[in-house]
Order: sequence, then C-alpha cells, then structure tokens
Amino acid sequence: MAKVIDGKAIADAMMNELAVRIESLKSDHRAPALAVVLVGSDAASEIYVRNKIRRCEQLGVRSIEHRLPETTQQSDLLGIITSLNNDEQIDGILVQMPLPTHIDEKRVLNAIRPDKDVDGFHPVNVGRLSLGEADAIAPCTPQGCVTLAKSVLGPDLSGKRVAIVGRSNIVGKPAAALFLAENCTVQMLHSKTESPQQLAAQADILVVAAGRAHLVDESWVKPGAVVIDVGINRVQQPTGSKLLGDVDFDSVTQVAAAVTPVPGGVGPMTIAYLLHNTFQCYLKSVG
Ligand SMILES: Nc1nc(=O)c2c([nH]1)NC[C@@H]1CN(c3ccc(C(=O)N[C@@H](CCC(=O)O)C(=O)O)cc3)C=[N+]21
Repeated sequence: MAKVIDGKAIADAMMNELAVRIESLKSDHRAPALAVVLVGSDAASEIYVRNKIRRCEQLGVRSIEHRLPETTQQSDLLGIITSLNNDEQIDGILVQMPLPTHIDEKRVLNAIRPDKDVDGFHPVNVGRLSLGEADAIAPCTPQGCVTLAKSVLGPDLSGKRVAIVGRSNIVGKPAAALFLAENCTVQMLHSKTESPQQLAAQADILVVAAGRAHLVDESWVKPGAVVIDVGINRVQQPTGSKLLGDVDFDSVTQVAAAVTPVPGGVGPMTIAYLLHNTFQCYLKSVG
C-alpha cells in the first residue's frame, strides 16, 4: 500500500508559518487583503471560496468577496477589476474560473494588474514563469504539486521523470514549467496522446489534471512512483454528492510509493499557495 500524502497537514504547516510572518508585520502595516470575484455558481469554485474565506480569517488576511450573478455583463466585470486594480488596500485579485460563456476569459485575465495576479494567469506572469524568472507569480495548484512531490522525494527533484496528464493553462502547462525549473525531465500527455498509459508508466512523478473522474488506474503507474491527483469531480451518489479525483486511489495505491488523496491532497495546497502568493504581493506593496 502506498503512503498517503497528507496535503492538509503540509498546508497547515505552511499556514502556521505565514500566520507568524503576518502577525510580526501587523504593528507597522495594514493587513494583507485578497479580493475574490465569483460570477455565477460552480461547484468547485464554491468549495474554493468557502475554504479560502476560512483560511483568510485564520491568518488575519482581509478577504473581500464579489459574488456576481450569472448574467453579469463583461463590461461590469471589467469595471470591478479596474477598481480593485486601483485600490491600494488590495494586494491580490482572483477571478474564479470558469466564467460564464458570454464572458471572454482572456479579456478578463488581461485586465488584472500583473502584480496583483495571485493566480499567476496573466500573460506577463505566464511569460515570466516560462522564462524561468524568479519574480514570476506562479499558479497555486502547480506550486502545490511540486511541494507535495518534494514532501516524498526530498528537495532535489533533478533528473526525475515527470509525466503530466492534462495540458490546461491553469494546471498542466504551468506544472510543466515548474517541474522543468526543478531540472526534471517533463512529458505532457493529453487527449490526443497515443498510448498514454505506457508513457505515464515511465514516470517517477505522475501529475494527473485531466478533469475526468478515475481516469488513471494502476496500469498508468510505475511501481514506486509518486502520484499527484489534481482532479476535483463532484459526482452524485444515492447517499449525496461526493468528491472524486482523476485517480482511482484504491487501484493506484497497490503499485505507487505515494499518492495524494482527494479531498485532503492538492486542494488544501492550492489555498496555501493562494495565501502565499497574496503575502508576496503584500510584501512588495508595503515595501
Ligand atoms: N481563478 C481560479 N483559480 C483557481 O485556483 C480555481 C478556480 N479559479 N476555480 C475553481 C478551481 C477549484 N479550486 C479548488 C481549490 C481548493 C479546493 C479545496 O480546498 N479542496 C479541499 C476541500 C474539499 C471540501 O471542502 O470538500 C480538498 O480537496 O481537500 C477545491 C477547489 C481552485 N480553482
């Protein structure tokens, strides 16, 4: 049986460290502030917002929510982003994805000030990350994946073979950039990849961010590999709704050295890095 990687515990430890640093700045500076904009409703986004608010409270970070109806016009959303951009009291801005289809996600991401872009989705931050620049704001979930892999394999990942299933702009692509920056050998697998199982089964670290419940079973996993499950699929069951990962945990645990659970794996790490990124933006802002 594989080791279960406790993302919740690692996130808690990161938060405790952050709480101390925020507390120590309190007497001289305003509190850090994070604004979240949610348009319409989306199950995964609701979980995220709920946990984010709780964590902000624990850390003494001011949390600002803009909950807008599904029918919100793009121009109104852009107006809110502009006012958050210009508000010197706000350090981080996060617009929940996905947006309703009548809104152009690209326009919205482009509108966020790069130095407040705590998601790291603005083209300037994507470019900095791809150039390997140290001051890039890197996306939260991929940073969590790297930290979870290091929790098992130690801080030096150089030479490790990494396979990433899924090529989204918010997880797969930035995860590839971050593992490359760790000197890993990175391979991207996606829906058009031939024999993805065979390729995945060569990886020391397998990151699964495909958005399909239980896509990956033990046939994809090299014995002794570390498996990071990014999936959050809400499925209805007779007993109520349940969260399923992209990894079939019971199957993969037979061959892997370590696996992240869902919930309790990548999710809490995403929130921890959201607060980490917010704190970094805050440090730059207050000097
Ligand atoms: N601009 C943007 N950035 C995002 O990072 C983003 C987004 N939009 N839209 C939605 C998805 C989803 N997402 C989650 C993060 C944490 C948990 C989380 O805390 N999960 C916990 C709790 C689960 C629970 O409470 O049931 C866990 O897996 O253990 C869930 C979902 C971030 N996303």
